[in-house]
Amino acid sequence: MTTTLTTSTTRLHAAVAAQAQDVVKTYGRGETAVHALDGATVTIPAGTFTAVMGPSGSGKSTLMHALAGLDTVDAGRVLLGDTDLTDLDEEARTHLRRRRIGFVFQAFNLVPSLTAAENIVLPLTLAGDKADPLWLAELVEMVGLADRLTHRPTELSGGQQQRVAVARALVARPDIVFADEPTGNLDSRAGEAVLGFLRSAATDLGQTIVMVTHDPVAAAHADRVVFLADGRDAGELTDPTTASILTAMAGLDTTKDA
Ligand SMILES: Nc1ncnc2c1ncn2[C@@H]1O[C@H](COP(=O)(O)OP(=O)(O)OP(=O)(O)O)[C@@H](O)[C@H]1O
Repeated sequence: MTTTLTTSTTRLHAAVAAQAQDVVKTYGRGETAVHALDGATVTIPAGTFTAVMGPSGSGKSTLMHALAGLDTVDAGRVLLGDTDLTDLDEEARTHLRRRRIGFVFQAFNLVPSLTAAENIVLPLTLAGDKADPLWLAELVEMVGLADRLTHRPTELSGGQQQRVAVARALVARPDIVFADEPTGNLDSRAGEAVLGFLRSAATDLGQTIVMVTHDPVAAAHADRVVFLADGRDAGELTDPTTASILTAMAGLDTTKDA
């Protein structure tokens, strides 16, 4: 499977990092059934920073959970590289998440009893691996945490905690990093810093990043914005700006469940 995405630097991306193909996910049954995903098809090219946006309830979190192997789907296919996640059982998906996926959550989700340094290397520790010292030093430098490594999460600001979470998401060089509203709990300055790290992880390190956000200012840091409406893909923007995102959002059909 190949795709071509033209960005501002006219880079060509041949590889697909992840893909949802006609994915359906329904919660509940009968009259109370909610079609969280209703035939969503979304492609994430490798090495790009993609934002996923859409109205509340449009299926953003459900799509992210499906792409990350956190949840199963009812129909359609979900691919991580060449791996079809719909073929995998729970144990295999857990293994794949540990090895190939990094996460950044709105609520940071650091382990309170561990230092910043221990939190950063946790994905490797859980997988029974050791950090490459040069890579670790580069990451710590990138997120500006060199003088905070022995601190525990309660001794760090929200922005610092999220920088720890970004370093943790990148440490195992995953195939893809999923960030779920990563700036939702941060003031704008700390949020800008986190977005800058995600941006440079894609630009400088070739890391594939997928970020779910409600914030057009945050999404404007991405190479591309994919829009969802009513559980389906509803267009995309390349080289987005805050203004172009707001215009696109205003045009989304949100009437289905109204
Ligand atoms: N576990 C669940 N059980 C029942 N319904 C669910 C469940 N998870 C999500 N839904 C429903 O599925 C639909 C899509 O939810 P989802 O969280 O994916 O949307 P979203 O776009 O991420 O929303 P938001 O922007 O508000 O976070 C919503 O109508 C939601 O209420």
